[in-house]
Amino acid sequence: MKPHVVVYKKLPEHLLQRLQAECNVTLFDRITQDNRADFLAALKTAHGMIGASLPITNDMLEGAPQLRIASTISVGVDNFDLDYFRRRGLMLAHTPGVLTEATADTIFALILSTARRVVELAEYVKAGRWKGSIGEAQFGVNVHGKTLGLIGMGRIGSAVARRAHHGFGMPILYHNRRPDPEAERELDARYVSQDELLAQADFVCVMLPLNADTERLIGAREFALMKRSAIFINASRGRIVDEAALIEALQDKTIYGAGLDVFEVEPLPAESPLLQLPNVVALPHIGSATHETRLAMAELAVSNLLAGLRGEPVPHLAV
Ligand SMILES: NC(=O)C1=CN([C@@H]2O[C@H](COP(=O)(O)OP(=O)(O)OC[C@H]3O[C@@H](n4cnc5c(N)ncnc54)[C@H](OP(=O)(O)O)[C@@H]3O)[C@@H](O)[C@H]2O)C=CC1
Ligand SMILES: O=CC(=O)O
Repeated sequence: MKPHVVVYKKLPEHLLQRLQAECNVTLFDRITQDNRADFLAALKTAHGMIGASLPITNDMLEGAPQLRIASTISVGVDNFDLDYFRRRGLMLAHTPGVLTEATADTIFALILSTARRVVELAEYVKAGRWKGSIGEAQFGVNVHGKTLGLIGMGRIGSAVARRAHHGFGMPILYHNRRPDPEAERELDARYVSQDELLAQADFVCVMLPLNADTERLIGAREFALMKRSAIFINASRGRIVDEAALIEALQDKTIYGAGLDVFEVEPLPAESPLLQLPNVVALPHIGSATHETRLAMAELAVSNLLAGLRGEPVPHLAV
């Protein structure tokens, strides 16, 4: 008998066909209040599930007694309780690597656009406010030659560091739980404590997974340690930062600016003070959002799922 798979995010047609060739598929383009009960009902007989952008609670999974594998179309696995997966002996697959370069591009776009005020000044032109030659009121700050501090020098952090080192002549400081000798050789990166990084970097970029150790890692104390000229970049997860403390640091000019792809609550509520601050560039969680990369992620997630259901080695297991 074919295994039953629940798809909870729209997949390209050819990938759906790949799944349907081996599985009975229940398809949801996305989960809303209107179809949530149908989604939970489908999980009751599911052997596999594939999707993204939806917190999958243990309660939901308790209602899926036959489940063997969940395949998320993301590298981050913070929508799942990993301990629960381990306890139940379930597999959790994810999509590292294929999104590294696109996400590093997005982070570099945040670095450049925040430092050079690209979004704010493009709006100034569109609003017809460019009436004469620009002056200091429109100046930004240099990116080339400035020090980049990476908290989280993993796949994506290293790809950002490569752009900074080879393309922009930026000295690199980094902090992980363990030093990374290869990054030090390849990028002349220097391993420092988190506090030293916060105090010395011109750009502080957080590229960590969200988990119990990293939740609210960056708060008022950490912003106070940064230079007043520092630009803070976060494209990992919003909950790694105390957002109220970030807003205060930006309003009080404790730091110069912030480039953000992720937020405590997404979509970012329209009343967020972040939207009122000219020194903030806010993006709608687009780190990996290119046609090519999203396709590669979906292909990898389908391969992970099918391997798990066939009992073959799964290319990328988080648990
Ligand atoms: N905005 C977006 O669209 C995207 C966001 N992301 C987010 O980015 C995250 C990182 O992805 P990726 O680079 O592939 O992951 P990696 O696992 O390759 O990198 C994570 C790095 O963080 C370090 N790290 C982990 N825990 C800690 C800690 N407590 N303190 C200090 N360093 C720590 C790890 O090093 P060590 O183990 O030595 O500590 C590792 O170098 C994802 O988990 C996801 O949440 C990813 C893609 C797109
Ligand atoms: O946020 C995106 C991811 O892949 O994780």
